[in-house]
Amino acid sequence: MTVSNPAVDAATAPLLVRSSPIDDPGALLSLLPSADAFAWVHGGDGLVGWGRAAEFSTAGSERFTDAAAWWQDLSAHAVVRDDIDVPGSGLVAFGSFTFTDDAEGSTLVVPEVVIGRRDGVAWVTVIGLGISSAPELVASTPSEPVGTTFADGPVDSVTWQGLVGEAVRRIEQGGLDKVVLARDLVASLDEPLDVRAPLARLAADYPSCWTFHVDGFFGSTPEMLVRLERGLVTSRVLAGTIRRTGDDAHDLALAGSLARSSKDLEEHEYAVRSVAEALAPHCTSMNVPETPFVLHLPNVMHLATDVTGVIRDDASALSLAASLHPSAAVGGTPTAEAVRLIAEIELLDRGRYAGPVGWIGASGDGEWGIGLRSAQIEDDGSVVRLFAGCGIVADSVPADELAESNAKLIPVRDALTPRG
Ligand SMILES: C=C(O[C@@H]1C=C(C(=O)O)C=C[C@H]1O)C(=O)O
Repeated sequence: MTVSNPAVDAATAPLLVRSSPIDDPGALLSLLPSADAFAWVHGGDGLVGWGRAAEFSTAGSERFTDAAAWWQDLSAHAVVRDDIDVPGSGLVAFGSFTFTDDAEGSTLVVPEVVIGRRDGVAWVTVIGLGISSAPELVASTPSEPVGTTFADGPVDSVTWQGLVGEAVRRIEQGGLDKVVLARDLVASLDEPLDVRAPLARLAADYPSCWTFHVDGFFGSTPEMLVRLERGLVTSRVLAGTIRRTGDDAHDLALAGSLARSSKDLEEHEYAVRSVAEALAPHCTSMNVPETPFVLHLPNVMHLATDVTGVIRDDASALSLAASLHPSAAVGGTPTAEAVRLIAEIELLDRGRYAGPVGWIGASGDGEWGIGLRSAQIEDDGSVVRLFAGCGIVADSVPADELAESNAKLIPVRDALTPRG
């Protein structure tokens, strides 16, 4: 199923796009209005947008190809005046894609206004069918979440540990090395969520992650599926996790044990290999470090590897994301067997969790993170579903995996908890 905005026929009614410099606007997220707000921020830089100048919704195995074709057509016809000329200025769309082929909800949205900041340069982009002037920027204070309570999703934590045990048995039987199993936690609020509140909290608490929001799907992901910037492709692969204890000296010792753990190194190796193999056909040269580093986040530490390459073809960031998804970090190894096992035993509708989320520009440059440490706002906004998953390998212990999934739920959980 594909639906594009009937108001925008790229050839007959091209989008008019104008990017101009602005004074530093302060915290990008504070500029967002309450409705139709989009975000992609990292360490204070990034993009926020609002309104809908054009959009494309899609589903199915061709969802990435369909979206890429729509985007190419729209950008080819757009009339762009860009006085900034950095990745993220000019015409951009925010997007989010489902994990599985059959789920509804994959989308690209071109906002009416985008505010960006990168390395000290700030700009506004105005997009529409006519020329409009740049809006006045007003910082607002979002409403804090009210009365949040958390409960297990349809699969409770005891049952989930049973599923982990079943995954270990399947791995022992042969046919696959690793499968990522996820679970959800349901937050109920007394009033519909103002998503700007958890976004601000996530961006403040996790500045090294990418804090995102697209159509009710939000979070703060540490994992960059693919960034394409002027011919250079980068992917940050994470796999192998340790929960932090809050005691820095102890955490440092744990980081050392993570870097030496053969279970985690093996799991990490699967994930790096799957990304390197998917990028190789598109690259002239690649750098795949042999040893991972330890990424320290407030809630967990991960083994991490930054894979880089020089692109040889005209692949866009979105088409690269399509070739990388689902990586071993969120599917497993081998991919096809792992995805089949997830569909068979996970009992979870992942929706857009663990799918690519990010933005794309007219040149094809863009950033697509993996939609982790994330949640989906449901109903009228007073129900929010939080997701977390763990890579299961032959020697995984169900109780440890449950504890790891709880640690991965902390960022969004804290962000939804009313401040005392
Ligand atoms: C699946 C998630 O995280 C992924 C799984 C990891 C692991 O199993 O060690 C680590 C980072 C992510 O690649 C999640 O956060 O939900």
